[in-house]
Amino acid sequence: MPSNIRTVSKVHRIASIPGDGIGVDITVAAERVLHVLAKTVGGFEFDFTTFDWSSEKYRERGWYMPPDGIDQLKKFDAIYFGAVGSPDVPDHISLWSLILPIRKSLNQYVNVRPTRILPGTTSPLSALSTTSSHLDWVMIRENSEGEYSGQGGTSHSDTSYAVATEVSIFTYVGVSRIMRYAFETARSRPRKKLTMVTKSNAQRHGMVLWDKIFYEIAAEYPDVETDKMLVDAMTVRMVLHPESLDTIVATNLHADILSDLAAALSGSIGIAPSSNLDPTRENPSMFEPIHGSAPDIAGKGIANPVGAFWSAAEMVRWVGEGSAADMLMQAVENVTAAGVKTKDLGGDKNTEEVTTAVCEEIELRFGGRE
Ligand SMILES: NC(=O)C1=CN([C@@H]2O[C@H](COP(=O)(O)OP(=O)(O)OC[C@H]3O[C@@H](n4cnc5c(N)ncnc54)[C@H](O)[C@@H]3O)[C@@H](O)[C@H]2O)C=CC1
Ligand SMILES: CC(=O)C(=O)O
Ligand SMILES: [K+]
Ligand SMILES: [Mn+2]
Repeated sequence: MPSNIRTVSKVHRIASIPGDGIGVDITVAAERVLHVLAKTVGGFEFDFTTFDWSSEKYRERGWYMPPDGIDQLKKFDAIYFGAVGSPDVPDHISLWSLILPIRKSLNQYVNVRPTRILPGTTSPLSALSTTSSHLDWVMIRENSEGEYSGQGGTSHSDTSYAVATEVSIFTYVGVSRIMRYAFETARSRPRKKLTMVTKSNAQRHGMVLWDKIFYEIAAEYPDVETDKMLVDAMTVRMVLHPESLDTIVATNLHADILSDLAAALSGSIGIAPSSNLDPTRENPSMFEPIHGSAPDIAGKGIANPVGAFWSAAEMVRWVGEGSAADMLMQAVENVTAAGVKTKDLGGDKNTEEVTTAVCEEIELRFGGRE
C-alpha cells in the first residue's frame, strides 16, 4: 500500500470501571497496554470512558451506579472492570450495587474462566512428585442465576429468632443456554472433552434439573466426550489429576470457588482472567480479572497485572481484533518467560515494571512491521 494513503482507524468504545483497591491499579495498567497495542498494531484504537463507580464514591454520595447506569453502559462496545469491595462497606452491598446487577441486567449469562500455566511460572502441583502438573482448562461458569439469584429474605432480623433464606434458582432456559455454550466451547478445543460439575446427590431439585439438561444437550454433541463430577470430588481431581480435565461447566457458586482454586494451581490468582459474555451480542460484554479488590495489598503498587492483561486480550478478541489479542498474549508470555514477575509469582517486580515490560515487548516484537 502506498505510504501516503492513510486507512481509517476503527474505534472501539470501552466503558472502564476501575472500582476499588487493586482494581484501580490493574485497570490503569490494562488501559496503558491496550493503547500501546492499538498504536503498534494499527488499524484500530480504543476510546475509554471511565466511570467513577466505587465504594469511596458510595460513601460520599450514597450510590454506586446512577439510576440510568445500565443504560449508559449499553452504549459501549465492551466494558472493562477492575474489582469492587471495600472493608468499610458490607460486601453484599458493594457486590449487589455494581458487579452483579451489571452481569444480570446486561444478560451476561456466561462467565468464561481459562487457566493455563504461563511460561516462566511454576504450578504448586509440580512440588507433588506423584502428579502431573499439565494444566490447560477452561471453566464455563453460569453467571445469571443459581446460587447467586438474589432470591430469599430475612425475617425477625436482629432477634434470636432470625430466619434467612438464600434460594438457588435453576431454570430450563438458564441451564440449557449455559450447557450449550459449554458444549460449543468443548467442541472448539482439540480434546473435545466436557466435565459437568454438580451436587445432585445432596441437592435434589435444582441440581437434578441441571444434570438432566446436561445429558439432554449432550445428545446434540456426540463428538464431545463427557463426564460428571460431584463438586467435592472435583477439588481432589483438580489437584491430583489436572491433566484429565479440559472444559468444565459449573454453577455460579461452584465455578466461583473452583476457578479461584484453578488460578492458585496455575501459580497465582493474579494471572486469572474472566469474560462476562452476552453471547447474543445484544448488550456489551464485560472483562475483568477473577480476583477482587485485595485490600491487603491495595495502594502498594504490587498487584499482579497479568490477569488484567489476559482479560484485556479476551476483550480485544471479542471486539474483533483476534490477531492483536494473540500479540498481546504473546507479549505477556514473553515477559513472564523472561522472569519479569510480581511477588505472588515469586518475582521481585512491581505492577508498573511488569506493565512497562509488556508495553516494550509489544513495541519491540510487533512494531515497525509496515
Ligand atoms: N468481581 C469482583 O469485583 C470481586 C470482588 N471481590 C471483593 O474483593 C474484596 C476482597 O476479597 P478477597 O476475598 O480478599 O479476594 P481477593 O481476590 O481480592 O484477594 C485474595 C488474595 O489474593 C491476593 N490477590 C488477589 N489479586 C491479586 C493480584 N492481582 N496480585 C497479587 N495478589 C493478588 C490478595 O492480596 C489476597 O491475599 C471483597 O470485598 C470481595 O467481595 C472478590 C472477588 C471478585
Ligand atoms: C464475586 C466473585 O467472587 C466473582 O465473581 O468471582
Ligand atoms: K474482578
Ligand atoms: Mn470469585
